[in-house]
Amino acid sequence: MAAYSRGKIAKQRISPKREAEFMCRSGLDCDALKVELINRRIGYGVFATQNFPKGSFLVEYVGERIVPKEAEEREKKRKIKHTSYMFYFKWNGLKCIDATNTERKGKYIKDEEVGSPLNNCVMRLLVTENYPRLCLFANRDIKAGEELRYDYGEANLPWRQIHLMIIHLMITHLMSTRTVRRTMKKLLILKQRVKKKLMMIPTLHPPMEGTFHSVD
Ligand SMILES: C[S@@+](CC[C@H](N)C(=O)[O-])C[C@H]1O[C@@H](n2cnc3c(N)ncnc32)[C@H](O)[C@@H]1O
Repeated sequence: MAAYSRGKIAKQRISPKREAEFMCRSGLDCDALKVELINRRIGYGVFATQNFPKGSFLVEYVGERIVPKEAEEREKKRKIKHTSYMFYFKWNGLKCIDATNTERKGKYIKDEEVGSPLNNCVMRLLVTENYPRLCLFANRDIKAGEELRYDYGEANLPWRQIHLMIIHLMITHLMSTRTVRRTMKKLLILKQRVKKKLMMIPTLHPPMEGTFHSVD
């Protein structure tokens, strides 16, 4: 946003909270966020097309506000089993936002555990005029081209287990190749030592002709 100050245009940033309220009321998503297909298994993800400084409002998780019982019923009837767009939160009791039937960008943002370098935003509950909204804010500077990822807040998500398995396999593989490498190195040193020792032993020539003395 720009404001006139002493005849010059000075940049005046509104607070992320006010920006969030403004964007939520407008019913629009930020143009600088792009929904892109990652692959058929993972589905879509959301990418920044401009830099976002830490604290910036990014997007609202838009959907139908329903009670948990209704959410449970819908989950049972859900046709696509591997993906859920239900987001549970606490506000005057447990509530849920079901984003299944919307094409707004918030629902396409993927999960990433807090502590991972790929985790770059955080979901916050924003209550304006007694109306709860779920909003994502940058928890560090985000560069253009980065994928947005926040912690869904659940520990046993299947893709996290896959990551753990891959890390485990990589460590085991690294360890085994390192052990093999170390053994090879040791064998090489041993071979060189043996060779050196062999060199020190006088060469055993066959007795030369004419110099042979029989002991008999
Ligand atoms: C709220 S949706 C996110 C958007 C989803 N990718 C899509 O195209 O609809 C949650 C689903 O995305 C996938 N997902 C989210 N985070 C993921 C991650 N870190 N790795 C792999 N798949 C993930 C899972 O299938 C999950 O059920």
